[in-house]
Amino acid sequence: MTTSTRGAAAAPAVLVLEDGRTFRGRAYGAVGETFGEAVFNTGMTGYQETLTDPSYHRQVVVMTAPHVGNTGVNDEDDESKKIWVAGYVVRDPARIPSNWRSRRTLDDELESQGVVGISGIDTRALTRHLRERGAMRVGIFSGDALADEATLLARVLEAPEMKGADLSAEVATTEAYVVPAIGEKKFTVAALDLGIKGMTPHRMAERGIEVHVLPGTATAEEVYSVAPDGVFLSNGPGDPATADLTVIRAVLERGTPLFGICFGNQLLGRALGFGTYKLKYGHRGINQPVQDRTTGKVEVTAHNHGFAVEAPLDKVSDTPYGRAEVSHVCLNDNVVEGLQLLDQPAFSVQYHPEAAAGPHDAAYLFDRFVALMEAERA
Ligand SMILES: NC(=O)CC[C@H](N)C(=O)O
Repeated sequence: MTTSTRGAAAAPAVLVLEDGRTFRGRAYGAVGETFGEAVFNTGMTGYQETLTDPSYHRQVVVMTAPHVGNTGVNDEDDESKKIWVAGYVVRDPARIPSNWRSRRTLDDELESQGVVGISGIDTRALTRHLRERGAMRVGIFSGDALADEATLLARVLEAPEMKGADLSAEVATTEAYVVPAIGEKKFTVAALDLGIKGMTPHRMAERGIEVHVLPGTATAEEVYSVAPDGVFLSNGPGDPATADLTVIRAVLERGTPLFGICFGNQLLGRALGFGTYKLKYGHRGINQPVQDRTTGKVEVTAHNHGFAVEAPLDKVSDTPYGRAEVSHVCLNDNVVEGLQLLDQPAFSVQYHPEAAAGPHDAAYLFDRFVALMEAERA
């Protein structure tokens, strides 16, 4: 059931973490109950893109920015067909949004899409708790879902964990579709949709690429049936350890130019024989410093990842597909942020060059992909 919730008059709501820590606030968005993994996002802007990023499926997102909803919701910035976050946690929602593109309030949008949220809680304390204890399961309850704390905690503990979750098929397209090149068509790319954001094919289309977005379950035969100059592996939710690597291995065998983002970076890493592991609380925001070790340049980048690749930073690794190295690293914590093969046209990054939302520092990576396809053709 969902009913309207408005500011201080809204129904009481409670957030219960799996370690028993509890926060009391007011319902925001839909009234009811929801469960997921509690994670925090440090972006000051870009909440519409965050909410509609399929990689957030099954996650309850805590915004560290205290005021959320100020620019409302518009008809242009969605990254997919709906809101994917399992729940939304904000401190102080905007009472009156103001922006020339705004069409609806965020509160109304969450409510109409049935997304249960909570406002009016100390999101700074919650974030510090998650930083100290790590990302964990959480429940948000309001309206008829309210009960005593022991009952609510027991419900949270029944919810599935993110580790071991295989979620791509729950968010990806089941039908192939084409995003046409903008201007002259120069290349064809087969993009495996594991939870792709809308801006990603757009960034390729802007560079003259016709993008065939295929279900993440597509076979190598289906990938090669579009005669691709390059193959792209998208971002996506869940634990990369659960993903099938057959198609990626087939692409690496053939030496077709390959580019991966986020989940795609993790899958390339696993196909090369590296491990992946769960970060304590992940990277989510639009202000993360990353160094491109191939040029020495530092870029400020958009992140949304809870897992990472385990690969040596200080040496070239031998893999079944030739030599590989860590091309990018996060300057906050030395987490692997990119991989590149030295004997093959394949590379990937753990962060988001499509920049939706976020700074555009990393746009050059799409040009690098184009350069690989050009070189292959020459
Ligand atoms: N944005 C993504 O592709 C996220 C990848 C993976 N689900 C993670 O949390 O690390």
